[in-house]
Amino acid sequence: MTHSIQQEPALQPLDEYNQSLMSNVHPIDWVNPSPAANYDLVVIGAGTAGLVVAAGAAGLGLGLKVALIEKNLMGGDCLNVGCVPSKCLIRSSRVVAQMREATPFGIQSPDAIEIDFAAVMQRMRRIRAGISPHDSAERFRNLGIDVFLGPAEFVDSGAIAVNTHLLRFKKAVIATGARATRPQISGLAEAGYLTNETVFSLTECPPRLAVIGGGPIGCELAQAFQRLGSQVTLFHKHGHLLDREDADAAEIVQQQLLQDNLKLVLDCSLEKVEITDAGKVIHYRQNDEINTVVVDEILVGAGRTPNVDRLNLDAVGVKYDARHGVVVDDYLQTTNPHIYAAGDICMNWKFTHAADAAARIVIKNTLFSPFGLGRSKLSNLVMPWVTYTDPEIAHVGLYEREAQEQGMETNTITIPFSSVDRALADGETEGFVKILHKRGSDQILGATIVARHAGEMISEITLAIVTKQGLSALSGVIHPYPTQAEAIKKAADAYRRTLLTPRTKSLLKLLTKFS
Ligand SMILES: Cc1cc2nc3c(=O)[nH]c(=O)nc-3n(C[C@H](O)[C@H](O)[C@H](O)COP(=O)(O)OP(=O)(O)OC[C@H]3O[C@@H](n4cnc5c(N)ncnc54)[C@H](O)[C@@H]3O)c2cc1C
Ligand SMILES: NC(=O)c1ccc[n+]([C@@H]2O[C@H](COP(=O)([O-])OP(=O)(O)OC[C@H]3O[C@@H](n4cnc5c(N)ncnc54)[C@H](O)[C@@H]3O)[C@@H](O)[C@H]2O)c1
Repeated sequence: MTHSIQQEPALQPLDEYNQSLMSNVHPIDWVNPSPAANYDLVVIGAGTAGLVVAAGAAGLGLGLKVALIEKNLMGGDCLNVGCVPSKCLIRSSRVVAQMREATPFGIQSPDAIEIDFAAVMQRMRRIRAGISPHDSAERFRNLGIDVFLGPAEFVDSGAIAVNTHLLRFKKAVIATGARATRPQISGLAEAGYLTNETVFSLTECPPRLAVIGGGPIGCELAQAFQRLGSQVTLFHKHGHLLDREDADAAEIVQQQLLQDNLKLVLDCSLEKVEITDAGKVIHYRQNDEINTVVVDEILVGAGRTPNVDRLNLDAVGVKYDARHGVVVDDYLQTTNPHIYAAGDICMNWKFTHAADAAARIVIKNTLFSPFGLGRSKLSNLVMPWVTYTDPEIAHVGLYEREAQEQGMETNTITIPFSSVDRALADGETEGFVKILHKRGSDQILGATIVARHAGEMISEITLAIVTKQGLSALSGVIHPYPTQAEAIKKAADAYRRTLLTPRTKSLLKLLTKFS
């Protein structure tokens, strides 16, 4: 049966790059296979979580029968409307910022920087299309997976319907992800707004852009659009942006956004939106006063809503909650023992690498844990994450406040980049490496790095935590000079210096006498 792409919005514009993307992730002439009599595993949703589960299970060469069902675009949010397009825009916006900041480096900034927004977006579309064969329907078919394009719903505890097909399964995995939460603001729907599903289809830069939400989506995209030519007003409910992050780290990013000339409206509530000849008028309350801002477009980045609807979960006894998604235990098993879940649909960690890691747990727990033996747990994962503002904030492990809440005795070592030679040479001294360790021990509990490429540095600390190496081990690792990652070694050396008690100092002094 040929399946039509009309059921879900296609990405715009339908130029050669988006056509190439669509031909990979939702081919218009795709013919769904005839279902097997029974599948070992049926996976609903072909975002990161679903793709990794399906490829992992089928790729083992054990002859397992695996089906993968996707109603919209294979690759899900990450490839199509999330990580990949946002990071492409961020890269272009960093070029603009570097050109504007060239003068202190002895290079005259041009008087006017011409930004070809259409070309920026075309570059993004080209790169996204170039990555898409990896997630394509064709590639997954060639891996031996039965790929079905169409919306899936459970029929009973052993069968899933997709279009006119019925797929019988031994185990099923729900990996249907999440979508942008629609804020309840009077007049917003009528005025129209962008979400991550539509913002990457723009071909013209909105001169005035309001961004609702100061989390990772809001901050990353607000800064990118500001630098690419929009006058951005960023509205956030709370008193500080990125309020789940380390407060010192978030403050640096907040100051940078102000330096980028972005307008911040904090501690506010949005009252209503009206359309006038001048544009979309946002009425907001702050400090008990009502004010207005007029914009051309509104981008919503105010959290995610899990895709639990139209799956018929009640019929199969899978508990869920419209806000937090499918309920799973530490093994990612739902309340129906034959059905598991992975990724944004069920996890607080809404990251591509988290979906990937969860998918690996699901493969093990669904296929290789007879009688529940040897199952892997979500709570054993050490999860880093990065917010790709400029500078970036990278984090792993506990925050100071979490350690305090757990009653732990801790110390924090902070190395500012202003004391790191390479950061001075790079003119990137704003930021720090902060490492939280157990008091009286070198055990690392958590770390936050703020730097232009913090995301490239955090894995060293993640590795240390995963392999249970402490600060002493990091202190013994030779870091090439000059690199910004030397800040990590400096932090480890700072810990080692705390071990120098007056007694050990006198012992060392004695040793020098006989050397
Ligand atoms: C703007 C933005 C930027 C981001 N940047 C980053 C980043 O830099 N780094 C990072 O780690 N994370 C980032 N994320 C988060 C990341 O994209 C998600 O965590 C990740 O995509 C989750 O993968 P998933 O497989 O759980 O869900 P999804 O990618 O959402 O995939 C779920 C799939 O299921 C399909 N589906 C839903 N219902 C059905 C149904 N009934 N039948 C069949 N198919 C169905 C959907 O169409 C979708 O393709 C970003 C997200 C956004 C929105
Ligand atoms: N770099 C990355 O890894 C990356 C990038 C983007 C998104 N993501 C993932 O996507 C998820 C969703 O991101 P997000 O930024 O949409 O959600 P979020 O929940 O992290 O942040 C949204 C913020 O918007 C605020 N908000 C909500 N309604 C508002 C309103 N009406 N007015 C003003 N402020 C309002 C909320 O208080 C919240 O702090 C994140 O949890 C993250 O894991 C990751």
